[in-house]
Amino acid sequence: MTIETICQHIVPASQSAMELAQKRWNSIAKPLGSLGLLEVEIIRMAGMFGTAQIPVLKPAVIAMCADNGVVAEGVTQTGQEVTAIVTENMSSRDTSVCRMARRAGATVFPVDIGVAVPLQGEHILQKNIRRGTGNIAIEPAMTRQEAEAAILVGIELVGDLKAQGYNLIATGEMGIGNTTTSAAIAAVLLGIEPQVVTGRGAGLSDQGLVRKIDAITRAIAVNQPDPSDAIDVVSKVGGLDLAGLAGVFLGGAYHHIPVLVDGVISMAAALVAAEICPTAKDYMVGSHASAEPAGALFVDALGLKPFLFAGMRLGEGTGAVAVMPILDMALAVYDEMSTFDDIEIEAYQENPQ
Ligand SMILES: Cc1cc2ncn([C@H]3O[C@H](COP(=O)(O)O)[C@@H](O)[C@H]3O)c2cc1C
Ligand SMILES: O=C(O)c1cccnc1
Repeated sequence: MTIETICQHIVPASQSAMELAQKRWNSIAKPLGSLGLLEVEIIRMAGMFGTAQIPVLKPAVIAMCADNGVVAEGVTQTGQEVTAIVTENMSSRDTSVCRMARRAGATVFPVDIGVAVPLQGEHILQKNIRRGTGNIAIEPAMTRQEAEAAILVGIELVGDLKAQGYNLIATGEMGIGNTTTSAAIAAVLLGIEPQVVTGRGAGLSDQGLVRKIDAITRAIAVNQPDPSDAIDVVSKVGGLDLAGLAGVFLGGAYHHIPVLVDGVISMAAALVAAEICPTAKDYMVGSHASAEPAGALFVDALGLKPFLFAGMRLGEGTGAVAVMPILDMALAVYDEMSTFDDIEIEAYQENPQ
């Protein structure tokens, strides 16, 4: 399948399932609408699944791992080798997201989509497209074909996980330098100056921040990405981690599976997916706001409603995993709670404000 045919088959979330889910919430013996965003997102998930009978959640984290050539510009606090180390640690289940996912009952799938060195690890999905991208400050990150291949990897992975019974996907990543590529995507797709969208990522000195903004400014000048063509943008100033995650968002929409958006890197990928196929937004669920400056801008552009404003800026999918227990608790009420009829309370005749 091509990206184009996948997109042609993406349909909006089911309106009738959402109406039934709204009715279900309204019948529960509690003040109307009192679980706020928890109700809103469960209704949206009913629309995604196409049924108000939401299945028991079987959550997975897809962590797209890749190296970014722009690290050569001194835009990160740690070296490129950290990408490989943390990706292998994801396989041995010893990273922040793995620890959190275990508590949330989610399985982490680390994917080598573009790490610079070959990796060992029984849980790593070997999907390497190229061993690290080009340095965007002087050349394109990758070819258009490579970006398309990465997007297709993401789409196919969602299909594989669906076949294994997974029905909720969190978008994670590991890639030193990927807050630089994410800020570049924000600058191009949102049409905002690099200095406004660029933050310190995993940590950066004042001088480092100046270098990062300069690298992004040069990346845009050298590569001239076309803002009306998101695949062009992600191939020129993005990365394989971002392209792979964009595919995960498209795959979720295609397969009717909700995809939890994480922080600024995941949001950059979500925006790429939304530019390729606007209906894919119907299948995105926000998690946290991210402390990076581009975070709030992406949230607005995507129309996300984050649950958490917690100053998080870790990546790996940690914010997305952090809302899984919230969704699970919302479902406990939605599925199991008595109704006004059950306990013989008369529902309000008028909306009591
Ligand atoms: C040890 C370590 C573990 C991480 N886990 C996630 N990130 C996060 O930081 C990276 C992006 O920040 P920047 O653009 O500044 O490199 C990504 O890998 C992201 O997932 C990490 C970063 C480090 C150093
Ligand atoms: O917002 C994020 O997800 C983020 C910020 C900094 C570093 N890694 C991830």
